[in-house]
Amino acid sequence: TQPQKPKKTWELNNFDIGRLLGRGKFGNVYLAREKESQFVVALKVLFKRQIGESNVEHQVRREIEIQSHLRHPHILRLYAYFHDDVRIYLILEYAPQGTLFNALQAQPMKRFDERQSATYIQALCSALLYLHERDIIHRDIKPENLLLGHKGVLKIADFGWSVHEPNSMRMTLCGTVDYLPPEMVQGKPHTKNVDLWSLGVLCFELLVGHAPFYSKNYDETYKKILKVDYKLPEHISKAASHLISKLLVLNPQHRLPLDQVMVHPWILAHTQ
Ligand SMILES: CC(=O)NC[C@@H]1CCN(c2c(Cl)cnc3[nH]c(-c4cn(C)nc4C)nc23)C1
Repeated sequence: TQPQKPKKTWELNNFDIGRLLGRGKFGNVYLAREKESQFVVALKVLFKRQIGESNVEHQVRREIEIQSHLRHPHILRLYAYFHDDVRIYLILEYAPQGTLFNALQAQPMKRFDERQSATYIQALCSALLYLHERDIIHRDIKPENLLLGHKGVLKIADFGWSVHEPNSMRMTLCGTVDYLPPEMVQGKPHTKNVDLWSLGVLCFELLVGHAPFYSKNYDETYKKILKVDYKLPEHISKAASHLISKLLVLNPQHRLPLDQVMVHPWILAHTQ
């Protein structure tokens, strides 16, 4: 790769701050524009005190370190960061079409057709392959953490702790439990195969409009997850059902590997 340009240091008054994009436990995300270049970004503001109180400093440092080196069309860029006495500022790529969660809600039937769903799953799969090659796992993939960039291109947006947009209702104290794989529900150590499970949950939700193990409370959801108890509606194609059934597998080792998901007949049939 070409030698990195000397790092410019940034500060808050390099930016015009725009509307609030999302609100989170550690801080908020604002639309912002760099004054000289007029370049539009998303500025994520984290409060040092909240980070200190929850002693996640090391996690913040690690996540920033990882995120700033990632370069992939389906992973949201972290361009740079800076801090003052009170806050840490992350200069992030701005995704103009918002979250996949909102896009799903905006669908007339609250779900996508097979072509659109397969396009999102393929994009996510290629991003996960890139992350797994670098031993980065558990990107917490769920619609709230996936953004849509220019031309609706999917981007994994989270790096460790999700930010709740003003209107994503599905947040519980630790975020929705719908996407947790059995091994995490049981508090076992998780491997990169947790992402395969979440990919299956997401595939189901995009096609159906709700998560496979969704129920009225945590305990019900946990029970269904541990029993892999889900039902696919009639309108789902056999190929999609097959892929979902190869990802929502109790034993993490038996889930379909990402390189095989990429060439699954359902993916190939619905993406050019
Ligand atoms: C977990 C998570 O990252 N959720 C979304 C966070 C809040 C706004 N964040 C954005 C980030 Cl980090 C980057 N780009 C964004 N674009 C938007 C957005 C655009 N529209 C039209 N509506 C919204 C909302 N939001 C962002 C991230």
